[in-house]
Amino acid sequence: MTTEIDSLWIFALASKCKSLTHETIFLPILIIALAWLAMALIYWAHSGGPAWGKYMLRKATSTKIPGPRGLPLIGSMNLMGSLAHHRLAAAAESCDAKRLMAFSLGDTRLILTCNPEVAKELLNSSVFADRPIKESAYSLMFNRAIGFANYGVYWRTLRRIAGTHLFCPKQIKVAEMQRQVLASQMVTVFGNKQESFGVRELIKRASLNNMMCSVFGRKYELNSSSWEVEELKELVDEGYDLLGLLNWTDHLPWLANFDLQKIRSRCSNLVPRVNKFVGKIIAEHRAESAERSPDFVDVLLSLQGADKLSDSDMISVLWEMIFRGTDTVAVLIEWVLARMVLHTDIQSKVHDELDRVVGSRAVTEADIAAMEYLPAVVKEVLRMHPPGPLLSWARLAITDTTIDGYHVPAGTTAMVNMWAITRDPEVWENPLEFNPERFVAKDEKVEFSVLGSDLRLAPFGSGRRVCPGKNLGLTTVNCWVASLLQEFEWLPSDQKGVDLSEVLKLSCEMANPLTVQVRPRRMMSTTQ
Ligand code: HEM
Repeated sequence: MTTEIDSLWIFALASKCKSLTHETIFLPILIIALAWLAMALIYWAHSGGPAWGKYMLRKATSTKIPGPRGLPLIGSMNLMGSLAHHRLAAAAESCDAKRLMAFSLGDTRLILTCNPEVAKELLNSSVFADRPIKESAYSLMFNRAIGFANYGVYWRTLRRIAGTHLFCPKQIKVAEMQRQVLASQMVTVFGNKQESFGVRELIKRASLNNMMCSVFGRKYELNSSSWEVEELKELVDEGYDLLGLLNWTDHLPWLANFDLQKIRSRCSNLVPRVNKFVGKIIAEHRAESAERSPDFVDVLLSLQGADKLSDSDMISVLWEMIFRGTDTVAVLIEWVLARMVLHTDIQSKVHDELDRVVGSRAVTEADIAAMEYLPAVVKEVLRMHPPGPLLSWARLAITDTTIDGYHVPAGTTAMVNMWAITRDPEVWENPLEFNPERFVAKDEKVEFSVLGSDLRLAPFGSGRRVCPGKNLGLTTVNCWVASLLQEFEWLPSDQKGVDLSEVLKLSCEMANPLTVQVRPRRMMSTTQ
């Protein structure tokens, strides 16, 4: 504001001054422009690009984390986008910076690691317990939900509440029946298909219905349509799209007055719809007096004292749960089924295990605890196709710190390229081979945990901000995959084979949705 007024004032004064000619006006402008360009080039010349150069020169420090310079002003914006995890891995390789790479996105300073030891140091450090907040996340109210809330009392309270009432083993067990019902509805719908069909829509819908039941207490049939499900699906899809976009104004503040990508206006259209939808559900819960088993809305409404949430905070938290729990699970199941269609020998081994452990009845979650090959298949899919290859949402350094021997200043954004780690031949033997056997524990060895203790494969992140829904997510995926494989043999569609190309939105999905055919393995009448 001050700068704008200052410059207007200078021009007003200049226009009054008769001694000023074109030359005397434009010469200073040219000098200022050249000086600005020279500074931009000096910043850009620093390893890691312009944001790192600006910081280093201003602070007169000389840490040089290796990394690409990118382009003046915008830095390495070209590395982001639909295959950012591939491009960032290639950049780290070419700069010999797999342990730690510095790069810039406009004015944003970032570090990235493709190394499990450095990833552990970074994710488990209390310094990286914050998240950089995007404009779209603010606009969509996520700054008041767990994922983007600042590290502090409010965030801790939300995690405790969600941990106790949604994600604890007892609550996950309580929701088993609802998962079984949805699994059997999926089986019925898939079983009625005569020709090749796409799996994505139905799995997404099942996942949405599952979250709607746990969070809102709403139960819907998979094969019947309801305006509530349709509306929520639209809201979630639009939110996913908006949060998954690289918003240039997050990194180039001089673009802030423009809304070139229309992200701001789309957020402004979405938020009232979310408020109306979730607000209505909260109001209905308040008005209800009937006895029924409590859902997560009831839990939030029952909070008292310091834990009590305002209505708008409740909306943010509930909206986030639906949002987070829906796509990740569906994306992972689609990848599992794609791998099953592609590797018929591995699919047969899963069928053999199901025949041995379960026999001819429907699968229960207790059966999964007795299986080792099916969970190994899911782990191998998480290794080759982590739904969040860059661990979805980055971390932010709260204070200055040291990572892998380098000084990292406060305010630096940190990313872990889990996709690169899980494909690194120095970390995994034959990493490009799909081989679930690597996760079958041999000779009394402890089972490999994917829940965040071993950074060679931590698809749910690690440390303070590790995914709180990891057990729920994994239980749902194992349960549904087991049921779908128990009931069907999964075959390629007539028209097209399986294409493993990826596209990174908020999660990393199959770029070409999977289409398949199924052949029932047992009589449909015995599914219940
Ligand atoms: C296959 C399923 C899932 C995958 C792969 C996954 C992955 C992730 C990852 C990578 C993170 C970031 C962790 C970090 O920064 O270290 C995360 C955070 C989060 N996830 Fe998940 N997730 C899954 C399922 C779920 C489910 C079912 C829910 C809830 C219903 C959920 C809720 C959250 C929340 C609230 C956060 C933010 C945590 C925080 O910032 O404190 N996730 N998830």
